[in-house]
Amino acid sequence: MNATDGLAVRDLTVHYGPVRALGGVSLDVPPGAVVAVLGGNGAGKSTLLRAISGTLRFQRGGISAGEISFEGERLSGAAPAAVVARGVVQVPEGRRIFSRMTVEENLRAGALGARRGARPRMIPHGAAEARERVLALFPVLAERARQRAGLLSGGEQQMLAIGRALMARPRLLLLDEPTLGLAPLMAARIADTIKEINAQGTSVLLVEQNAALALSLASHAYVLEVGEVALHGPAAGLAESDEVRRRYLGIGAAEVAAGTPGERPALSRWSA
Ligand SMILES: Nc1ncnc2c1ncn2[C@@H]1O[C@H](COP(=O)(O)OP(=O)(O)OP(=O)(O)O)[C@@H](O)[C@H]1O
Repeated sequence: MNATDGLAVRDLTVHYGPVRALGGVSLDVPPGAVVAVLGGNGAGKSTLLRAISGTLRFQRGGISAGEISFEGERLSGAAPAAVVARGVVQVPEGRRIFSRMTVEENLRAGALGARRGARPRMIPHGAAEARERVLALFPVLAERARQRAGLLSGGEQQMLAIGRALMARPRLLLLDEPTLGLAPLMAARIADTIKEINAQGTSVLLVEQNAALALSLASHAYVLEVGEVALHGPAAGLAESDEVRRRYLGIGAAEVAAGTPGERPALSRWSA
């Protein structure tokens, strides 16, 4: 991938004090792509997103080696507001909305960090347009505009969290477990929305425990294990991989053994 394109993470190592959470992770999100990051608890998925969004410092973590760049400019070391201004916005795990504020106020808060100090060519449209786009994606947010956000259902709160991030008009959206704790129908609605957001031109880096859903949305995926990339490749190929089927798609070893391998797209095992 050309260094000026999309997001490039190179040999990223992150520590929380003495704890190494990521070791030598490299990953690309090409412009316009949906890329998924899979992995079990503690694999380092949230840490990766925090490193990109500049929010590691809030967890007493830091980048000890490696580089992150977006559209050819260095992101690593930038403050969270500067990362948002560059067009990279994270929806944190646990949909941290402002529960005492109204839906409308939450959305307005999302627009505050948009492209502050950015070059004029980086302002594709204004906040009003962003708001219209969000309300078209999530009509329920228009219906509940004056309601306190804390009164929304879990799925609606996730919609608000994504909507608030979109108010900053990102070119890359970082999503941390957007379907966690949601009923299957709501998870499917969130998945459809992610597709729609991507179709409108925003790239997505998606961290998901729901591997089946993530692989259905993504073109490429990375599997993190104990802070390292264990496997990566086209999502269709990973969905066919015995290891991923057994460990992340809940398909038993016997079924995997009984399956016919067929033609599989190339996968790369990360070699250190
Ligand atoms: N604030 C922190 N301080 C110290 N260690 C941390 C902190 N946050 C995460 N870690 C450690 O870093 C490693 C990676 O954690 P991380 O939360 O990134 O994993 P994850 O893949 O997102 O897991 P989960 O799905 O459980 O959220 C784990 O060993 C975890 O215990």
